[in-house]
Amino acid sequence: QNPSSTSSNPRPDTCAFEPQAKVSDACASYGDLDTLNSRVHPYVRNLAKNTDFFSYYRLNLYNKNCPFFGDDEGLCGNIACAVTTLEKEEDIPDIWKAEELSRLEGPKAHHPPRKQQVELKRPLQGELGDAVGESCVVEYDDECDERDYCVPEDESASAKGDYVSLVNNPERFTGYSGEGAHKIWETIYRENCFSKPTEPQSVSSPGLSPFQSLSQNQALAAQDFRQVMKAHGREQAQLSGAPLESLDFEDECLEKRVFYRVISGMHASISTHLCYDYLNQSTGKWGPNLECYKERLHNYPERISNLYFNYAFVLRAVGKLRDYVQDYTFCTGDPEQDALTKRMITTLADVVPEGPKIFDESVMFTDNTLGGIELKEDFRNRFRNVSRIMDCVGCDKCRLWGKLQTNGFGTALKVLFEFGNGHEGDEKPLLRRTELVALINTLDKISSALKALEFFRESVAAEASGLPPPNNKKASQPSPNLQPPAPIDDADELDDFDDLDSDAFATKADKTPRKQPTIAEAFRQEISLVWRAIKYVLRSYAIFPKRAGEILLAEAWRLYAQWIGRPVPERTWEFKFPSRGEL
Ligand SMILES: Cc1cc2nc3c(=O)[nH]c(=O)nc-3n(C[C@H](O)[C@H](O)[C@H](O)COP(=O)(O)OP(=O)(O)OC[C@H]3O[C@@H](n4cnc5c(N)ncnc54)[C@H](O)[C@@H]3O)c2cc1C
Repeated sequence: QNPSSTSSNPRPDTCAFEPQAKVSDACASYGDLDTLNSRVHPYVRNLAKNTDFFSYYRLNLYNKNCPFFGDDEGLCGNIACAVTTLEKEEDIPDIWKAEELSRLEGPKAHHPPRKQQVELKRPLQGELGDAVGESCVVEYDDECDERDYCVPEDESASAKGDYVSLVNNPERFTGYSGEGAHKIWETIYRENCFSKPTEPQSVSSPGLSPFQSLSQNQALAAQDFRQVMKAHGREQAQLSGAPLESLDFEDECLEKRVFYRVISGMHASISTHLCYDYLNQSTGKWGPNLECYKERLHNYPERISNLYFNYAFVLRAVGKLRDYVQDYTFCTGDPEQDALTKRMITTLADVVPEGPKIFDESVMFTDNTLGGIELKEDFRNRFRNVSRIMDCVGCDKCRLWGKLQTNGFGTALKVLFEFGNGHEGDEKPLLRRTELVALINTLDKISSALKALEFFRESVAAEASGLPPPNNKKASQPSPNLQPPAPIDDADELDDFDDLDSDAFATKADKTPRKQPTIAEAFRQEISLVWRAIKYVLRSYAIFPKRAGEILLAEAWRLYAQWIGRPVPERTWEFKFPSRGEL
């Protein structure tokens, strides 16, 4: 019996807003995770926003073919769907430049020979049976490591790819919707059609959409994809005479539930971001849209629960990376920045409770009656298919974040299931740079989504009691300005650990008694601060002409937009004095 599927685990849709309730299939309560997120959020924001390593991503955004639909499937022509890629070599940080990449040995994973991949393929197809529908058929990719959960982004200099600043292309409302977007979500959820060999036909009739086959009323009544798929499956089963029990999604094993939760949680995170950073088309202003939140999330506690589940899941993976990153070369070419990035990610990993306190991956893929190893293989291949489906998304911005987050979840799965804890392989797989970047940015997205949900919940409560809405904590939104990486000062780090009130979440850093610095240490710290301040000022002088030009251009463009009556773009710069930590 799987410990995570015992009756102590509540149904996913119970008490999503009750702090004490435990998040189903995870090991922590909503309240614990919110507390933890209050501490994690600034760290992960800092990493994602302020370091070159984590704020740029290289991916093949335009050149991959969609293996599932035609090219004309729901393309998005809105300006908000566009992605600004870095075209000029000088805009690309040194660390990501092609010449640097070609010089790097890089933490590239070993690829299994073709023969081994073919052998891996056979038992899996046998298990699924011939009647499995199109989207359930697993494809293999020559580029994949056998332990990858995702089709990897090849960052080598020879590969096709675009450099993107993640800070300058935030995930927000784009207007991408309708049939095209629905079809993608539907195809993604179909990857969840794990089924026993005797009943593969139940939910997999090729070409038939669950939405199409349901009456409009049924489709409206169905609250999320699990119910749509279930209702669809029931109709299909009635036609084909298959037993209805074979379609029971409630009794599915932990692993299948986890697959569904990851997808649904990612969907919920995307919905939260687009509602939080929504374009009011009549005023041209960006900001939270409470109605959007109510329609997509507030009345669907299971979706919110899945988002919390994803948080526990990804955070656990980041915590497990603590030792791994100690030997990782961040390759910035600048040893100071290298050490800083490593220190920042170590600090973040330190905040994560050790052991299975928030998520226990060791209970997965262990039940031999369900074919633990085959199930894991099946799980992995279905996840790879999800990453391929992302190439079909018709909006560039949505595709960018969809691909990045799938890669992030794929990396979390790889870390959780291939890095020990009862799932020990011969050696730990290496992580590509793009995988690490995707993992941290995915955590950043979920962490920010939880913060946005807090804001929305307060807004709903304020509305119900006739109070004014709470302040919009837009501070957590990335600023498009690139600032020098903000180091976390040792003293500041420890200050942030102070407000922890749950013993269960005491971490190594919490338990470390604070040492008073000696006079010599305090003197050295001050000298170092003065030196960093001087460097900061000199750097500011050096970049001033370029920055001033950019500001003038941006302001001229805003004036022009106002003059011709178009929505005025948001201001992309701000005056700011650096804090001690940012020096
Ligand atoms: C990969 C991807 C990335 C996207 N990124 C963006 C973006 O960055 N910005 C943007 O504005 N739009 C984005 N979109 C579009 C957006 O997700 C919606 O599809 C669009 O806004 C239309 O929303 P909708 O209300 O019709 O329902 P959709 O969100 O399209 O959902 C379709 C159906 O899925 C079910 N459902 C919804 N949420 C969940 C859930 N959490 N769990 C289970 N079932 C659920 C419901 O039955 C719903 O009717 C993206 C779409 C995709 C496929």
